Amino acid sequence: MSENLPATTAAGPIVAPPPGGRASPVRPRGTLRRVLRNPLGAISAALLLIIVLAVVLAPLIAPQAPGASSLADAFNGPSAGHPLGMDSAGRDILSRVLYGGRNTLGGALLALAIALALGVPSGLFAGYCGGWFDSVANWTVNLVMALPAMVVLLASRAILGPNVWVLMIVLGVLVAPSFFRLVRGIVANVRGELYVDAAKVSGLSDARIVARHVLTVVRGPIIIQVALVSGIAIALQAGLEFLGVGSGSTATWGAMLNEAFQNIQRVPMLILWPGLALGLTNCALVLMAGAVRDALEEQAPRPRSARRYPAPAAGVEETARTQTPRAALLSVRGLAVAYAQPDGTDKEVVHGVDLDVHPGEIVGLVGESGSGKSQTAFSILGILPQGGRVTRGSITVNGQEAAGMSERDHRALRGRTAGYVPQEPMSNLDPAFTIGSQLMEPIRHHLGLSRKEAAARALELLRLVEIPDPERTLRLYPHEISGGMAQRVLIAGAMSCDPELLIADEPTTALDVRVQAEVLDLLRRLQKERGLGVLLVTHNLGVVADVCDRVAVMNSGRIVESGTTEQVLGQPEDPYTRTLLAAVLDDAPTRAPWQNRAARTATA
Ligand SMILES: Nc1ncnc2c1ncn2[C@@H]1O[C@H](COP(=O)(O)OP(=O)(O)OP(=O)(O)O)[C@@H](O)[C@H]1O
Repeated sequence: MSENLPATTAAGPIVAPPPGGRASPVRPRGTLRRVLRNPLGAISAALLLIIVLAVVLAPLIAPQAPGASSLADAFNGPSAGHPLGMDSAGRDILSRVLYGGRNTLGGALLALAIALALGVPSGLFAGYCGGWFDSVANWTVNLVMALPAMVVLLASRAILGPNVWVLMIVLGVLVAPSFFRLVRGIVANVRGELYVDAAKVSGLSDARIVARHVLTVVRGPIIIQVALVSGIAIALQAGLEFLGVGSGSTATWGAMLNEAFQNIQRVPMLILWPGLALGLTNCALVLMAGAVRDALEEQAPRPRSARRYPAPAAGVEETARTQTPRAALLSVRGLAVAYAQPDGTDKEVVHGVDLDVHPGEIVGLVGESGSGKSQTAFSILGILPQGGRVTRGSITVNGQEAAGMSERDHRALRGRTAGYVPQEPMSNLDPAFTIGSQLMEPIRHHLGLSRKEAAARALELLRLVEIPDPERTLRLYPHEISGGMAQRVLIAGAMSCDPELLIADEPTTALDVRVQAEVLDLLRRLQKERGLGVLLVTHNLGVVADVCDRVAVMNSGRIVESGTTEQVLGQPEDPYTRTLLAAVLDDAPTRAPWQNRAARTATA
């Protein structure tokens, strides 16, 4: 098992490549650190810091109040008391630049706050939930974006008065759609990621999933957008003041530009100071946006999933709740699943499936692609894709009827009674969080443990799935571990609340042959030691022969044959099972019934 661990060098662990990526040493973490390591990022951050400090500390460093004037000193050049000289009304230019910065930057900040408050939550909600809110929000955003901003601002001034702060609020509303579109687009993409489904399957609520997995993805682009929109807001505000649309009496960089322009023939230097302040601030913001983008791009690529199972289960239309006593841990009777078609009809994809899993046994659900295995498993877990629903039948998990269960009850069932091990281990781990953090989240949620207790439990789980050096693994990110380890982590996650039933959907498909055998051994050991019932969804008869006690063969949405593995694989009765067996090209003997590694070595 240790063979599939990533190698370690003095420079740090050599990481398993992300899908489609290549191995690389662990990079220092922290977007801020990466921004500051970039010379442009460091320069722009320093510049912004100086500007912000200067305007915030204006009352301490400005020689006089921004409105204090002495007409006798009008147009005076620089002097010891007034380093930048005086303007046309005999006011100190340095004081006006510093105080003007407060109003200009404060106004931009107000516009930005309004835009963020309107655009980000609505974009999150529309992207994650879709539906009518998404349609209405998109329609509204298109409408706002179609409005000519300058005309709206001029009209607002005429209606609401020449107050620069009110104009900034209007500007915030006009800019909000840019945040909405950005966030909505990203969230709609992330919603389909397997690690988001995995979080759902682990029983986390939508609010927790958004706060944890979705916000972390959108925060980078939002930071970049904030830098760009700040620049635009500052420039627009200055433009309005320059045109004389602002309040006039308030010191702003735009108002200073206006005044300087009127006196450009007499003292051209007047235009330099507000122009420099505006230029430097905008330059720093643009450079900062570029540095943040570069820092984010430097991060490990986010693996994209091929399969998408986006939405939770729908209800039951007609559930035959036959109350026959059953000892099985999982008992499925007459299960039918259908998808709504655009023409209003239903397309049935699973037609009356019967299936039992008893405690302490592994049941293989086998069949070729499209035979309905995953639909059956998803129905049990209550995670059928959008449009799919259980139309008939009953699903009893540990005596509890799961068909027609509310989403809330299904979440509790998934978290505590039934664990789920997906295929594609890498895609089911969020690249933004450490392994420890991802294991601890559902544990804390379901078991109400403290952070410390959850960390101890996570450690125990990693030991349970035989991950060497579990303390170190807890601190690693998904791109720093191999596919085999990632699958062990997912099995650990599925075991976190000590479930009685484990549903494993093609858990070894994405792994190489040696790691496949190790993962199957692990499942077999957990089943033996814990008396787990396991439903193993697979298309691989070798896997069935290797670990399953019983097997059900599925074809075109129906179970065509079921029985003990020996029976079904040894004397298949159904022609479809015989075809499946005949199609197994690899005629190498399968391993003997499960033995632990030591026993196998001893018998070898
Ligand atoms: N979202 C959907 N809308 C309509 N039909 C669907 C949808 N998802 C699956 N189906 C149909 O359900 C049937 C069974 O699919 P299912 O995913 O259960 O197959 P499977 O046996 O698990 O195959 P695989 O191993 O390739 O996943 C297929 O005919 C498929 O076309």
